Amino acid sequence: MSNIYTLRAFFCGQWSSAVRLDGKTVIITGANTGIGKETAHDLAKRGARIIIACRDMQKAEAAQKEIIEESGNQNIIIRKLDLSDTKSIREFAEGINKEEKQLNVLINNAGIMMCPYSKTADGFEMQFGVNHLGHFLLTFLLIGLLKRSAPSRVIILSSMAHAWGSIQLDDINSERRYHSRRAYGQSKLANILCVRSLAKRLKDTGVTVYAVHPGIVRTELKRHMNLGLLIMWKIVRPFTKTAVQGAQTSIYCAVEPELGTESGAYYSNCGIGSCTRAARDDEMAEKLWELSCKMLGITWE
Ligand SMILES: NC(=O)C1=CN([C@@H]2O[C@H](COP(=O)(O)OP(=O)(O)OC[C@H]3O[C@@H](n4cnc5c(N)ncnc54)[C@H](OP(=O)(O)O)[C@@H]3O)[C@@H](O)[C@H]2O)C=CC1
Ligand SMILES: CC1=C(/C=C/C(C)=C/C=C/C(C)=C/C=O)C(C)(C)CCC1
Repeated sequence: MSNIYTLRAFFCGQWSSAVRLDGKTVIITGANTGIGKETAHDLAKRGARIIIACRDMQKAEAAQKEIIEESGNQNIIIRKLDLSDTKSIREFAEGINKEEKQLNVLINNAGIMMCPYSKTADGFEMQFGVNHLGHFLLTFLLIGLLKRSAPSRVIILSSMAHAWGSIQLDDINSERRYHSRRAYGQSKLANILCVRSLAKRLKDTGVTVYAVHPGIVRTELKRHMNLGLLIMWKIVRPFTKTAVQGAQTSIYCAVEPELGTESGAYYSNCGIGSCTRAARDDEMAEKLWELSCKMLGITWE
């Protein structure tokens, strides 16, 4: 079944729109490279104030310089954010809440795939910790600002790889058994379930939420891929997307006016995408929400 979703992901969509974002503020996590950098680049050309949230300030500076030079937009800010450490997430959000008057688009883009087993500073399995829990906490800490800036949007990068895993409520940190591809799948499934729960909670607030599969994209993400998948990657490489193509669905969800009233769905190729049944399981979405709050020690009804 999961291969059907994999194959769908190869059909490439292109999107173009002249929508401007002058006077709007956008935060993009992991925007120093890959899909995030191309998303930042495009939104910068539309006039937005862009906050690049990265763990490596040297890489962030290089991306900032490149985006300013190529877009002509001077309003490109860099801020330190390490999603594998809740202290860093809290410090980042505190700075944003203090300095920024508004936040119109939050793009939870940063991600890590199929790394060897490791844990975040707070003891969470790395892929679940960074890809889901880190962004969950970040969104929680910025939700007040997003609501005050409504209409505003939250975009969460998921993947067709959500079909590779399931939510292991009794071993969420893969302590008993770790399989790097399944753990990545679990984190990306968590991203879609989180979008569904978040959309419900944000109903009538003017904050809308979108899950995105960007396509199979030639970026640094594959750095930890095992040999088997790397061979597959070589075979399918001619059909993969460039980072610019991979950024299109994130850009579409950030700016398309028609999406302003839609919330909670999964997008790919600049339109509604197909996700697995597990990704539409609202009962599991609620259980995951509760568990995420408990793990992070937060109360978010
Ligand atoms: N490429 C693909 O085929 C697909 C990608 N996606 C998703 O798209 C998103 C972007 O991926 P892509 O551009 O391909 O990947 P890249 O590896 O090129 O970029 C990932 C970004 O995330 C950052 N990052 C990783 N860990 C952390 C952390 N602990 N704190 C802060 N930032 C972190 C990286 O920082 P640094 O440079 O410092 O490592 C980098 O900026 C991810 O969420 C990924 O899961 C989904 C489907 C397919
Ligand atoms: C084409 C194809 C495959 C290759 C898939 C690849 C290479 C996926 C990469 C996904 C990424 C990078 C997801 C990120 O979130 C399979 C499943 C082996 C078998 C079915 C046909």
